[in-house]
Amino acid sequence: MSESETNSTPEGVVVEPSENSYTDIVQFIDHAGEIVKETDNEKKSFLSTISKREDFLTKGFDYSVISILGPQSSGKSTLLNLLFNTRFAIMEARTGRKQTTQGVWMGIGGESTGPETFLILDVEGTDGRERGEDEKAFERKTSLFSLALSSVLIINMWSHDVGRYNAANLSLLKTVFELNLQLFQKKRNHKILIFFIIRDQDNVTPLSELRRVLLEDIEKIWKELSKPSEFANSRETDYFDFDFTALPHKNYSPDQFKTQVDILRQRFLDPSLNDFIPKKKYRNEDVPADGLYQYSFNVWETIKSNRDLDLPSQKEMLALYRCDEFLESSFNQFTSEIKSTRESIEKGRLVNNFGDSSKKILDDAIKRYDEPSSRYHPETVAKKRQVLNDRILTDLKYLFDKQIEKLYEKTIEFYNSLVQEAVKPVNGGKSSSSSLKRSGATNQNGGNIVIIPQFNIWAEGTKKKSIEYFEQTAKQSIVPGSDWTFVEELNVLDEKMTKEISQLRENQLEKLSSLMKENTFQKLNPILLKITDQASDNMWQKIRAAYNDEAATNEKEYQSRLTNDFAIGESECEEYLNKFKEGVLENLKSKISDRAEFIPMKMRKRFEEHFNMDDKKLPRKWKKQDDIATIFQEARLNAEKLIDLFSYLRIDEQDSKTSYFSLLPNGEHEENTNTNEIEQDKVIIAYKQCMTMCENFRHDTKNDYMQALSEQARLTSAGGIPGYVLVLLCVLGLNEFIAIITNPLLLLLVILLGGFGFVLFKLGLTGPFIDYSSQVLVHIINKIKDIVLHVENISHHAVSNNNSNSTNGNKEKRE
Ligand SMILES: Nc1nc2c(ncn2[C@@H]2O[C@H](COP(=O)(O)OP(=O)(O)OP(=O)(O)O)[C@@H](O)[C@H]2O)c(=O)[nH]1
Repeated sequence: MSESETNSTPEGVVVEPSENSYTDIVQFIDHAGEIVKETDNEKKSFLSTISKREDFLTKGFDYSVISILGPQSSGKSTLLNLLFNTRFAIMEARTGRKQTTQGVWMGIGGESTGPETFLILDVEGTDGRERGEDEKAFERKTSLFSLALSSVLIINMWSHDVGRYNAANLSLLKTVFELNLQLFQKKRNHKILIFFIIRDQDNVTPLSELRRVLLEDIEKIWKELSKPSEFANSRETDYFDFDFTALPHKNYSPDQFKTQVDILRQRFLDPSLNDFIPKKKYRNEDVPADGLYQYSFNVWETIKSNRDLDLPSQKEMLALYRCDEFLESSFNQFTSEIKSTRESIEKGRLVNNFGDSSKKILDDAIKRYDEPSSRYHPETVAKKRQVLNDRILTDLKYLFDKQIEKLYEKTIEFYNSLVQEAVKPVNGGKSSSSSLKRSGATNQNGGNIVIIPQFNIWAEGTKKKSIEYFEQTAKQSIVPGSDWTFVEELNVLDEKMTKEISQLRENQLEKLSSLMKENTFQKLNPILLKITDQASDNMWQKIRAAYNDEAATNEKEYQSRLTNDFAIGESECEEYLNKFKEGVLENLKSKISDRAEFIPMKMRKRFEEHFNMDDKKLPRKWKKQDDIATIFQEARLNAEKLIDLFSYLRIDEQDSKTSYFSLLPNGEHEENTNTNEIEQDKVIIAYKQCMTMCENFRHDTKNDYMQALSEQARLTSAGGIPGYVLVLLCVLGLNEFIAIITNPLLLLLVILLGGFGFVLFKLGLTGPFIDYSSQVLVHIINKIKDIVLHVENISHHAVSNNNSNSTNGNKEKRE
């Protein structure tokens, strides 16, 4: 555009706009008929120019498209520049009359043309020498293009061409009429003003005369036009208004020229004038300013490719195109507005009032779309609005689904927190409320058990609270007006909560049962310990009394909590109680079983009490007349009673006399297998174990018996020696006595032995020494006995072998 910017000053031009009031002009269609594209620094496109003109784009329908057609170098650009402050290129007169405007140029008025907004089309002049053969075809195309876009079509002509029917101008007019019929066959919604500007008017022919002649020619051209049958009777005035003006010679009468141009300009700019030219009625009311570029583009592309130009569908296409643009732009804005919400939701956070905030964003997006699209084809606008609405709602629905998903998780978390709050022991294992205190207890593992009081009421309230939390937030997440629902998720949640609560209830009931069992044994344990320690014959009677007392108290408490806290019905409660009783008995059995581990020790103790102590509970000294065997057997059987005592659970009254490890008259034991008396699940120590215990005990006590016997034997032998035996000993031993005192060696040995005996006597160790010596002696004797027996056995065996060998030898000989 450098040529337009360096607008050469034509001779005699007297009206020159100030530098900063010029409007942008740009080539839209180039000489080759192509729409001009932006090239770096070289060329600007109409698109980029118009995109910057916000003042024009926001005009809606409030603008006029004015085109100028006419012969080449007939001062068209000059006139447009003067009228609209444009800078269309003007031919340099000195270089000769050659084509300056090539293709179609556009200039946007608006800043310097007062309240009126214009889009000016400076069209390549007709009859140019430069184009040659293609002239007509190109002229038809540019004319059709101007006709499709314009509200005012200026036909610039020399005054001397008026009345020359075959002059170029009138053939141009014919072309325009023909194209008009072709173009507006389908729909015609407004007239176009054809404005004749007659240049170089002389002082002789008045405008009225020029006008008359031109109107005659127009009528004639219209009549001669071959029209489709439906337009046969139509008149040119059905489609066009005609107006005329004349300008004096620019060079010969510059002042008058300037005056007339000024007047003419006012007629373009001042809507209050009666002869105001670009009246609203001529405007193209279907193409808003912001869609003009696309419309021009589509129209020219259609014309260029010699396709039929169907303006209504062009306008529909334009609407589609533009609405798509508005839709995209609005959707993009929506995307950035929803970005932070999207990020929050995708990071797993819940967004408060998602529904309302989204609705506002949606409404804003629709509003953003509605505002510019409202000037376009209504059906297309509505269709695209629906598309935008659906697209946004689809996007929001995705976020809504995510939000509900998260809400579901949060509700479960919320529920869990309520459970934690209810079961959380505070202050070292005590519950937060006084009512809970009675439910808190420390179990054996050191953990705390909290039984939720009034469980049924609590569970109902907790579920309600959780569901309400979900419902409330979910409702706030629905975009008003949408058909979104969360019923399915709510049902799943409801099911899940019911299951969770049922599990928790089971868990709580188990805990309650354990707690009650622990309570029972907390008091029962020390009593049991004492009773089993005593292990008296009436042990089970005492256990039964203590057990019944404690169990009954706790059973009662358990029953009351089952019915009050868990709303358990009578029959179910019975089941729980039976299970509880079974559990307690099992526990009791296991405790007795634990105590049974000490039976061997107890048996030993009891045996010793009977066998090693006398009636005064003093260590027994065996006497000659004591029946050790009987005492030993009694003591043993008395101790063995303990095995039977601990081997069978005798909590039921009916079992009080039952014996499991039964004693036979011969002092042996057998298992009681009478099924009428014995229930296997009441057996605490299995028979085999009882037997092992008994055998071990008997083995252990064997030595006691032997020792008792040997002690008795020793005491018997240590009894008084008769006097005559002593006299006899002195008489018979006198010789030996003399032999000893006369033999110093023997005397020394006697003195040593005597000293040793004296020391033992003085230390009181004579008894133990004798015991020990006698034991050693007995042991040595036993050993000798064994060896002798063994030798006897061997010799006997050898003899019998020899006999058998000789027998066999004899047999063989006989054979
Ligand atoms: N005789 C006469 N010459 C004029 C008038 N107005 C402008 N000119 C001159 O005519 C020549 C061509 O002017 P342009 O404005 O370039 O004419 P155009 O019709 O735009 O030319 P193209 O764009 O090439 O078709 C220039 O030298 C102008 O000074 C006029 O009213 N009368």
